[in-house]
Amino acid sequence: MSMIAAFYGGKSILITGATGFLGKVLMEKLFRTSPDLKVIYILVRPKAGQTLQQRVFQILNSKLFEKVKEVCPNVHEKIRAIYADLSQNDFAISKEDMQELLSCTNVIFHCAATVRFDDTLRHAVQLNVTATRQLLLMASQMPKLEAFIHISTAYSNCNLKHIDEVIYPCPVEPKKIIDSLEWLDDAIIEEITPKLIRDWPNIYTYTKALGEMVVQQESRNLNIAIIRPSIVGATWQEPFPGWVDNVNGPNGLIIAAGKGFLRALKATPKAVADLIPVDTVVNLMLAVGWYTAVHRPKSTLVYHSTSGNLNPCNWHKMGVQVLATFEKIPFERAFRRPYANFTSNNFTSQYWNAVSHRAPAIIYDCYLRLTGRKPRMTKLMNQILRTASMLEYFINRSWEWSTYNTEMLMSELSPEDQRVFNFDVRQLNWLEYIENYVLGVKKYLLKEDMAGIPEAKQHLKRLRNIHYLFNTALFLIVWRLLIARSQMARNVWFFIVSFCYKFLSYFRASSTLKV
Ligand SMILES: CCCCCCCCCCCCCCCCCC(=O)SCCNC(=O)CCNC(=O)[C@H](O)C(C)(C)COP(=O)(O)OP(=O)(O)OC[C@H]1O[C@@H](n2cnc3c(N)ncnc32)[C@H](O)[C@@H]1OP(=O)(O)O
Ligand SMILES: NC(=O)C1=CN([C@@H]2O[C@H](COP(=O)(O)OP(=O)(O)OC[C@H]3O[C@@H](n4cnc5c(N)ncnc54)[C@H](OP(=O)(O)O)[C@@H]3O)[C@@H](O)[C@H]2O)C=CC1
Repeated sequence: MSMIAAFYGGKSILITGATGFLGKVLMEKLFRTSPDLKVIYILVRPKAGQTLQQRVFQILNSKLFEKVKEVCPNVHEKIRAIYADLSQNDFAISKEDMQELLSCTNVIFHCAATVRFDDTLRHAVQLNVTATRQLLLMASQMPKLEAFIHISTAYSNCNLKHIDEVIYPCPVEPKKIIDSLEWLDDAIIEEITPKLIRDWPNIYTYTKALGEMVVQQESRNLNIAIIRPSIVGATWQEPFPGWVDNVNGPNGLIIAAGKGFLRALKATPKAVADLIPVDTVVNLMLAVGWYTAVHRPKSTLVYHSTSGNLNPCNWHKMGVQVLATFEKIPFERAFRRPYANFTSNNFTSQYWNAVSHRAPAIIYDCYLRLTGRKPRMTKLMNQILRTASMLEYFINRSWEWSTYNTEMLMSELSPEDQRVFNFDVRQLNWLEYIENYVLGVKKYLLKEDMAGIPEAKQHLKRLRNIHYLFNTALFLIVWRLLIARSQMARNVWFFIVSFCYKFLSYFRASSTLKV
């Protein structure tokens, strides 16, 4: 019997960010391994015209939850969606709901965050710092609370090269920032943001670092742990391989590459691609929840959920495998044949952007205009290049994350728990994982049917022929122009033509002799 699964039995669990990528996988695993849990409270806001109930219904009826419905048929009754907006005071939770949460919650998983790199400082602080403080305050009023698990990111200290499982102080006190944002206007905030975030690459990582400091300062007597995942990728094994549901991180770039939009990337091929499957992160979260509640460590422990030091893979290897998968399982209606040119050189990267990205987009838009349609490729290309440039920081550097606490926890688990809640990334086969990942992007994000693969392959062949034809035509045009203008080019041209002529004459003469 799994001790971890048994621990969550009969428990009331509060999850923030349950509608997000990590949150959904967390809920799925909880329901599947501990179907006798009492209730999962999720803090949800209405979104995109959907009510809370509609959002929950959609999640529970998705493919991700198919297995859960077999193990826990009354899953609908065990999930309680509570209206909440984490960017508001008291999260805008009703009095009754708040009372229920305060009196019943046993374990909290705090996943909600804004993960956009370009969010405003005000909004990012509100969500990643103030909301964390607010939740900790709530937690301190929960008599039955056994553990509070805060999800941060391995990049919260990406201004350092070697990162230990400790909370690092930030140059400015979170409280000072929260207070000053209350009276500063947006224009001033925008002006001081670069000075505040210093050597952090974006507002997201900076505010996640502030969030950790808040956890340390406001922990009171709570049993708290922090988990820092690196780049969270598709599921490795559970509930099935390759599940993804948004275009964040690598997903958007995989789509852009598979569709032939993005053919070069400013990336350091030898840099470590620190991807971690989402189910591995979730298994660690559940194990940490159990350990924190049962063993009650004296201080707040930080756990790194990273792959780089235990089972490293670099961007070159990843790129090669992604491309190999595109060959086997191509995406439909590609714009150009997929290709991945990784370069860390600024000049080469600019060159590829001009030649391989912007020029084809402009040519295609001209074609759309000429055929009476609305041009759209340049806009899309600009968006993809913007996204790629925002991720550049993370694909041109390597970090070392120590994993003592994570490894310690692994050794504390029973063999059964090590199997059911496996977070040992050393067992991950990258080639297999990446293939399933790309397949998952095709199936679950692009919603493409496997039956379309032969047609997609035909389309790629046509694109290859167009590519050859285009290059030959371009070569001939350039050459013709050169001949018209340069005596040297004319000499070379006549030399090649006469050489070919002599070669052909010799070949014909020798074959006549043989006859
Ligand atoms: C062979 C090649 C191999 C490739 C290898 C892969 C390399 C991977 C490198 C990955 C490095 C990742 C590093 C991340 C590290 C930090 C980890 C964390 O903690 S961070 C935690 C993780 N956090 C993150 O990863 C956040 C990073 N992302 C961001 O912050 C923002 O997306 C942005 C600022 C980059 C762009 O903002 P903006 O320009 O405003 O664009 P919006 O976002 O608003 O999207 C607008 C619309 O376009 C849609 N769409 C977008 N892309 C694609 C696509 N490719 N396709 C289709 N659609 C796409 C999108 O759905 C939306 O539609 P709708 O909803 O309107 O209908
Ligand atoms: N994905 C990654 O690569 C990594 C993620 N992390 C961390 O993991 C955690 C989860 O990330 P992930 O699942 O990928 O992110 P998602 O963007 O998929 O999910 C974010 C969640 O936060 C919720 N949320 C955002 N704003 C509010 C709000 N105002 N009120 C209520 N809920 C809100 C979202 O709700 P809604 O659906 O309504 O928008 C959603 O459920 C985050 O803390 C992130 O920092 C760490 C490292 C890497």
